[in-house]
Order: sequence, then C-alpha cells, then structure tokens
Amino acid sequence: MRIVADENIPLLESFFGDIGEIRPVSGRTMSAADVQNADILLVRSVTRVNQALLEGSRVRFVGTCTIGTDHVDLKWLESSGIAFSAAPGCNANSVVEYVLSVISLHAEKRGMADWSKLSVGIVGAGNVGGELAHKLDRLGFNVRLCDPPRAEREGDEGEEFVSLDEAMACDVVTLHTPLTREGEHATLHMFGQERLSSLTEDQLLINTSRGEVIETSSLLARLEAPNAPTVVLDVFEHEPRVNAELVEKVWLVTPHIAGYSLEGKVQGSEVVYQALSRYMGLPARKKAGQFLPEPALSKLSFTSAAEEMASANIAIRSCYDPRQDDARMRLAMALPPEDRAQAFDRLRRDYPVRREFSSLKIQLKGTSKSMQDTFRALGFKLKL
Ligand SMILES: NC(=O)C1=CN([C@@H]2O[C@H](COP(=O)(O)OP(=O)(O)OC[C@H]3O[C@@H](n4cnc5c(N)ncnc54)[C@H](O)[C@@H]3O)[C@@H](O)[C@H]2O)C=CC1
Ligand SMILES: O=C(O)C(=O)[C@H](O)COP(=O)(O)O
Repeated sequence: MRIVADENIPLLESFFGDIGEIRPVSGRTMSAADVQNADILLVRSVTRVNQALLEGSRVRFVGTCTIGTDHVDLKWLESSGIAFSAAPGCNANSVVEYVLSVISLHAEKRGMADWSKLSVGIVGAGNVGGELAHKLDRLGFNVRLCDPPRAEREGDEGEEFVSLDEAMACDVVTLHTPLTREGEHATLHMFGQERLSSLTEDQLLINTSRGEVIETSSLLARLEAPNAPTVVLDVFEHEPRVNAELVEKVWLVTPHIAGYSLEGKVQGSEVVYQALSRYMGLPARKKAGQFLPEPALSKLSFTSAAEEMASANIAIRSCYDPRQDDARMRLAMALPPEDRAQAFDRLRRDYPVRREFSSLKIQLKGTSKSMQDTFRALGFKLKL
C-alpha cells in the first residue's frame, strides 16, 4: 500500500507506518506526478484535492487531518468512488482557547475588571462555535449564536439562535463557519462592505474560520474609515500570500495557527488513522494520547491572595499568548514581498509546541468557589 502524505502531518510513521509505505511530500506544492502511484492520499488544508490532482492516479482513499474541507472537491471524489475522511472537531478546542486568549487580552486592554461583561456573537455554532459558547456560558458571558443552517434544521426543538444582525451587535463577534461557495447560506464573502459597515470602534471582530469569509478589500476600506472596529485575523484570503496592508491595520495577526495546539494536530492524525483503518478493515488501536509528551509547564499554584481575573489571565497566557504569534507574523511580513509567502509557511511548519489548558494543573489554595469555577470552565485541571 503506497501512502503519499503532506510532510507536515504529525506522527505520520507512528500512526500510518503499519498500513503502508509513506512518501512525505510538500503539501503546498503537491502535484499529480507526486500522487500518481499512491493508493492513499493524506493531506492538510494547503493541498487542493480535485480532479486535476487525482485523475489517472490509483488513489482510493483521501484523508485530510483538518476540520475544514473547502480545499477538497467532495463531489468529484464521490462521483469517482474515492473514499474520504476529514477530522471533524480535532482541533476545535485549540481554536476555542485561541479565542478565549484574545478576548482576555481585549478585556484587559479596555481596562475591564470582569471580562464576562462582554457580549459575544458567535457566527457558526458547530464544533468550534458550540464549544466556545459552552465555555463562555459557564464563564457568565452573554452569548448569542447565529447559525441559520442549524436553526432551520432544529426548529423550535434546538438552541436559541439569533439573526446575523443581532450577533453582529455584540461587543465581540467571532466567526466559526466553514467556507462554502454555493447554496442559500454560502459564506464566501459573507462579510462584505455592508456587513462590515455596521461594526463600530467599540467592537472586536475575530476571524479564525477562513480568510475568504471576509472580503479583504471591504475590510481594508472599513479599517481606514472612522470608528473602525478592532480586528484579529488568523486566516486570510489567498494564503500564503497575505495582504501586507491588512496586516498593518489589524490589532493581532497570526499565521493560520488557531488550531495548532499539539493536541489538535495529533488528534487530526488520529481521526484520519481511525477512518482509514475502518476503510481497510483493520483494528485501530493507536490513540493520540499515547504520543503526547509531558508538557513543559505542568503546574501553576495560586494562593488566597490571588485575584480571580488576573490569575486566569496568567494561566491562559502561559498556555497560549497570541501576541507571540503576532510578533513573529509581523516580522515575516516585514520581509521583501517575494519572501513573505515562504515565511508564512515557515511559521506554520516550525510552529512551537503549544499545549492546551487541560495539560496544566492549577493548584488553588484557599481560593473562592467562583475562582475554582472559572478555572474549571476554562478547561484547566484543578488541584485543590
Ligand atoms: N484557523 C484555524 O486554525 C482553524 C479553522 N477552522 C475553520 O473553522 C470552521 C468551523 O469549524 P467547526 O466548528 O469545527 O465546523 P462545523 O462544521 O462543526 O460547524 C460549522 C457551523 O457553521 C454553520 N454555518 C454554515 N453556514 C453558516 C452561515 N452562513 N452562517 C452561520 N453559520 C453557518 C454550520 O451550520 C455549522 O453548525 C472550519 O470549517 C474551518 O474552516 C477549523 C479549525 C482550525
Ligand atoms: O483544521 C482546519 O480546518 C484548519 O484550518 C487547520 O488547523 C489548518 O492547518 P493546516 O492544515 O493548514 O496545517
């Protein structure tokens, strides 16, 4: 069995070595010649998987170790009888922690003693948006969910959903839809000039979904106009060629790494390994957890003198502080234009190990119940 795989998929040998002979190649430049003799193709989000790549090859199974599937021509795979698996939910918690860290920085910048006074509009309430809503809810935030496809499917039975206008009236608006190009709820350029014009300087817009969900030219224009909102971008149109003007105008920029916790990346490999094993009728005994190393920081201790929000901020930022990614991204974008795309991809390939909140034990001595609840809601493990 020949497996061609994006070289940036973590633990390729550990998960897939028993199934076939692996040939790692660059995901960004993968060509039809690379995959021609493969039986199995494993990708991440940077490879366009379509007729042009696969026609004439032996590939019978395609797996993408990512949540998003917008880089895959699913209709063509189906019509060609090629089995497919993505990794739904694999790095959802990583994205949630990214957003929580951004919100904590935003609240601090605005001098807010209690971040939960912010209202949060979540656009797209699937694995990421749903988990974010759950955590924010437990933390006492006022959360509004906008998800027309779910609202239609679930009717009065499901959660309470609001219109996009209502979600966009919140202090924080955070986007968690897939990129879709067709249909009633297509998200391509969903945020164009009109929608962006409703945002004001008191609001924070976060995009960790796909760059194409926001129209770049409209966002640039909005950021140049009076009362511009604060914007945080992890994703961009035309990656890895990122609009440098946009980078200058937004508050925080990161190189499409919201989902790059070690747990999220390894789970991406695990989910596709399980799907491939099922497809091949093989037992799937390997688990992501067995490959996760001990975290560099394993314990933080707070005493009764600790203040709740300040302590939560320390814990959140010792796991993930987006300002470090922002600094690296700005250095990359300051390179000559012809070097920037490669630098963007290098930042992603050489991403430092980032562990999720659950890897950190928080010791709380004599602290309030409210403080314990906050840490639990964030997803830290407590040691009382
Ligand atoms: N920046 C990063 O590193 C990462 C980005 N992502 C992106 O986040 C997206 C969402 O991830 P999940 O929550 O796991 O996907 P999901 O498929 O579980 O949920 C997406 C939700 O969006 C809703 N939706 C679709 N069209 C909509 C519209 N027009 N308006 C409002 N809601 C709409 C769907 O009904 C669904 O509930 C992925 O498709 C991917 O593009 C995912 C992981 C990491
Ligand atoms: O899972 C997704 O969807 C993502 O956006 C990935 O985290 C992106 O990572 P790469 O596939 O580009 O490495």
